[in-house]
Amino acid sequence: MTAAIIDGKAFAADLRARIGDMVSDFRGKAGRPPGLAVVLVGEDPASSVYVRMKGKATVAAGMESFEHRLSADASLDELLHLVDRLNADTRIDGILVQLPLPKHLDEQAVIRRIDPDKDVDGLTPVSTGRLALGIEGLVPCTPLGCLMLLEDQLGDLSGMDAVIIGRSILVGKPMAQLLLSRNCTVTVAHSRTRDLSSHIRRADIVVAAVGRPDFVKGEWIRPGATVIDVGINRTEDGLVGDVDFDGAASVAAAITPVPGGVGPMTIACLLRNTLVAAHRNAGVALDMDAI
Ligand SMILES: Nc1nc2c(c(=O)[nH]1)N[C@@H](CN(C=O)c1ccc(C(=O)N[C@@H](CCC(=O)O)C(=O)O)cc1)CN2
Repeated sequence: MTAAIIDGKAFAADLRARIGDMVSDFRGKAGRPPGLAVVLVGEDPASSVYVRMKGKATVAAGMESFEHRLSADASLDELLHLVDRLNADTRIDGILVQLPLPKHLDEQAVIRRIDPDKDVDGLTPVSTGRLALGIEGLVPCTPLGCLMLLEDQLGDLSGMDAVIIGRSILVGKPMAQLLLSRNCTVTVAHSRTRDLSSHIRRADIVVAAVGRPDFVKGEWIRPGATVIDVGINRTEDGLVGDVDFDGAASVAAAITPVPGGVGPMTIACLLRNTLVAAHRNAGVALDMDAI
């Protein structure tokens, strides 16, 4: 069997076009564009690329982009002050602090400072709590993008066995909540999991978010499974995911490629969250089914 390739790039382009139309409508009603502020601390090359991509996508969607760069040795106080200013700025609907932060900065302290109404990354305790309780709110962008691709591919996910490899706050944990909300039976595997391959062999859905190139072997995948590869690893051979793509594609029913799979969905979902936050912050009604 040769797997269908899930084209995240095309899906994201379609979503971004729909968001662009809804931004025009919002501007007409609110008299201003939605605004997104992205904060980058330091000069990590990959983070700089992502921040640039986010700025370009924000402007292309008709939103206002605010970019703030702090030096790698910025203090926690300096960063918290900046977040306070962005929280108070009425032109800004969404605040995103690019992760990872330099080691000396307490990531959780920074995330906790973001106004939950502007938490387009879905990482504050309020957003996390809403997701766990099944209350509508802002959901982390990468897992939301993965869920959209899965539902587009498989329809109703009820009763399916899902294995997520990785338990980060950005992907693994929120992904587990989202799949639970769709009535999947969810296993979250991590670095201490014993006999990982036996868990993966049972899965209808595999979400790999480990950050290690070609970590998930093709022979671990159950025939007919759907594989979502969240990994973006820069190697001598270029960008590769966490899954041995050729091996997995020979048994799976469908698989996301790297690049062109989950990555583009992360940015499209960031625009989606910013649009949702802008409607809420401006008191303008939004048809959630349209996005
Ligand atoms: N505050 C946050 N930090 C980080 C997040 C996040 O959601 N919020 N996610 C990742 C990185 N990320 C966005 O920040 C991101 C990763 C990858 C892509 C993407 O489009 N990738 C392309 C390849 C692009 C390339 O050449 O590098 C693809 O996979 O096709 C977008 C966003 C960590 N930090």
